Amino acid sequence: MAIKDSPAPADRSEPIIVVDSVSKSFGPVTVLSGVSLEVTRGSMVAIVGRSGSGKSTLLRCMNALEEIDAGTIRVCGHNVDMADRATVRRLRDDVGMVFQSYNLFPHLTVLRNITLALTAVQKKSKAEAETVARRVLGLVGLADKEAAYPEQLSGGQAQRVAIARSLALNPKVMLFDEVTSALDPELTGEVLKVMEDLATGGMTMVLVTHEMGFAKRVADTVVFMHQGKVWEAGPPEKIFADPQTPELRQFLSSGL
Ligand SMILES: Nc1ncnc2c1ncn2[C@@H]1O[C@H](COP(=O)(O)OP(=O)(O)OP(=O)(O)O)[C@@H](O)[C@H]1O
Repeated sequence: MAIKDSPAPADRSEPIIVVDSVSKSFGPVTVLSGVSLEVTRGSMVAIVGRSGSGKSTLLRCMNALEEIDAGTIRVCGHNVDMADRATVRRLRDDVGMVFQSYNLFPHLTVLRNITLALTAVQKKSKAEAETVARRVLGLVGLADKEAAYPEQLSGGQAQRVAIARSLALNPKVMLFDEVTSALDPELTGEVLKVMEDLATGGMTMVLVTHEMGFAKRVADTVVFMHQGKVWEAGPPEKIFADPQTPELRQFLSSGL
């Protein structure tokens, strides 16, 4: 399957992520077992499933944060291989990842948290980096917080800064690992709104989430994982309205 690295002209039917027959164990515990899925350019894929079903591990494998034991993963044209440092560097340029914990530097302002990678890694000038940082802060609705320190932010604001920091590096794909799980319900909505705006803007996104309402409303494809396998996958209207397996039916009825 041919995967072009160039995003233009965008072909929404073209897979930008191809996971093929991936398996992974931690010691004697098999966590992923023959997982295959494709993510087309500009689409949002939501990975759902019970705790321990392998969702986060799969996402981490896509970003070379975990080694796979078998199968292949191609992301933005790169063969993901943790041992190949040059490829991992190129992968990091193309893929942004946001975690449940915001990982902001407490001693740096919001603006500086965002400009740091731009100046240190991308070698942009301070002025250039600040222009980019202000643009992405605007995108997440935090233009007025550039001088604040992380401790002065709510959890929702801190997570939006983390998303902005990732966006500043101009990724082709964004991976979100349970980014709202640590937030109070009233702060969850503002982060989901930012993610919805990104999806509407055409960003390719894969998210592990427990926010079923969001997955149902916004995702193009929902992947239900069970015991390390892709148990069912399809458009949300099919997954939520017409589950094919007792496992998915039970998961949906458990209120998760
Ligand atoms: N580094 C590790 N070492 C050993 N076992 C691990 C490691 N990371 C994950 N696991 C195990 O792999 C299994 C799958 O974990 P994973 O975090 O991928 O599940 P998940 O579906 O994302 O769950 P949750 O919704 O609770 O985050 C779990 O049994 C977990 O304990």
